[in-house]
Amino acid sequence: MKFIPTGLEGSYEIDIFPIEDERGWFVRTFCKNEFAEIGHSKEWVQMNHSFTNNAGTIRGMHYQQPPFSEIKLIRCIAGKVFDVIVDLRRNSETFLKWIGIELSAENKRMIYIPEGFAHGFQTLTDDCQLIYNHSEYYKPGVEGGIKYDDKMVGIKWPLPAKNVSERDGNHPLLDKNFEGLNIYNEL
Ligand SMILES: Cc1cn([C@H]2C[C@H](O)[C@@H](COP(=O)(O)OP(=O)(O)O[C@H]3O[C@@H](C)C(=O)[C@@H](O)[C@H]3O)O2)c(=O)[nH]c1=O
Repeated sequence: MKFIPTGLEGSYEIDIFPIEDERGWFVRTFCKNEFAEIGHSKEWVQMNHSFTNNAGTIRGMHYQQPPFSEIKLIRCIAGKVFDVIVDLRRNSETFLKWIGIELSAENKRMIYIPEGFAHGFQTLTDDCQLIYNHSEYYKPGVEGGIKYDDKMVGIKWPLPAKNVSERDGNHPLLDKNFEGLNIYNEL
């Protein structure tokens, strides 16, 4: 496994290396010891799986409010997506900065998203499936969202936006009073 820092502190692209033989391949997708190298110590308490029909669809940008913030580890197992994270951590040097990476069944790349980030993606092909590991339980009442086209963030999506859910289309726009998420339990 190779952990590549994305430029937003604490987040990583992770490359995994399948071992091939005549039957196909085998690959490790998580190892407690290897993830300890990037400081990961939390337990995964939920795993989720999503399927998206059409290219261009955007899901996001989602997070859970502290103290229910979560770490996510995400992998694409069918199709190809443009995966985006936005740093919402108060006092972070990269506050409101975003990065996007391609995750696909072909490249097998994963993304590791620490607490305090919003996450979303746009499908680049039809029939995309993502697998998620979460370090926190799903709590509908503490969900937060930012709009995929929020100008204060300025995400450049590769395709015209399609099939945005009603909830995602109604996330409030950020304004200059948005202070970010207090992940570090400052006084
Ligand atoms: C996220 C989630 C949703 N649900 C339910 C709520 C709803 O009825 C249905 C679909 O939920 P959503 O519309 O929120 O699905 P979706 O928009 O795909 O939500 C996902 O988006 C991406 C970007 C993420 O980062 C994920 O963590 C998750 O928030 O599934 C759960 O039961 N458990 C969960 O963990």
